[in-house]
Amino acid sequence: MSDTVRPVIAAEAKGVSKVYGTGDSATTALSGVDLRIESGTLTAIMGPSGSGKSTLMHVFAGLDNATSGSVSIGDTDITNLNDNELTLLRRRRLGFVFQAFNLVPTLTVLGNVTLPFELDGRKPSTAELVWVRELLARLGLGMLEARRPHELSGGQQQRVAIARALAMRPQLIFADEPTGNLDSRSSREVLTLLRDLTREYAQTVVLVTHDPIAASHADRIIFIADGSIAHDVGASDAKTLSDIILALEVNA
Ligand SMILES: Nc1ncnc2c1ncn2[C@@H]1O[C@H](COP(=O)(O)OP(=O)(O)OP(=O)(O)O)[C@@H](O)[C@H]1O
Repeated sequence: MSDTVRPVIAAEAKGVSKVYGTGDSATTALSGVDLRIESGTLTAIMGPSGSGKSTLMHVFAGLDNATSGSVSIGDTDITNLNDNELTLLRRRRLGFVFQAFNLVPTLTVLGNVTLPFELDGRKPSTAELVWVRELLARLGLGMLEARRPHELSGGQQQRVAIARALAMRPQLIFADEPTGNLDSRSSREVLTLLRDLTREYAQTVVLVTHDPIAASHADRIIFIADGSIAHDVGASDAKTLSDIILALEVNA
């Protein structure tokens, strides 16, 4: 990815608020959130249930509009983009990794990883295929590219999902509870991998998680409580993060 010039700030929210519904049924999910995500970092977002983590991720990914404030991905202010523009932005500049892997069962590993190109209406170029194969090798999937998802372990399936998220060299990857379905060894492998990708390819990753052990792999941990940033801390051990989250849950 060294040939891609990346802005220093991968994403930024300025004064973002999100209110669902109106009148008596209005719920304020986010309230004046200011957040800059620096390129090449792994940032974890933690917080009690209902605190606004998913809403923040959805607003950053253009899946949901902010009620007020602005959101940028790299140099692009996405606040006023239309649906087509947002779809293209998501497809070409963002990557997603979910708890449920979301692989296509009928496609091989290679077919799944090159799917983003197909969805973009084209075949990968020779250079892009070289990159995809480099990724598969780097993620320990080189020998498995002809297999289908059901022939892989959970950890291997999640690595395929990560390779797919990286295939288009996105500006930002959102990982939503990516280790929720994995045992502790596979979880550690996946989290170490995500962190290593930030180092090796200057990849930016935003990890939404309830798990202090997962968040302990991050360079920075943002705690959301009641729709606002309650704490913003540097790399910390799981015990420290667990204590912060417990204190927030007691007050939630
Ligand atoms: N589509 C919606 N319509 C109405 N209210 C919503 C909607 N989505 C979320 N909310 C509300 O907004 C608040 C924040 O929800 P959000 O899903 O962002 O929290 P979260 O931190 O991701 O929670 P969890 O950890 O349980 O997934 C909650 O009060 C929730 O009930």
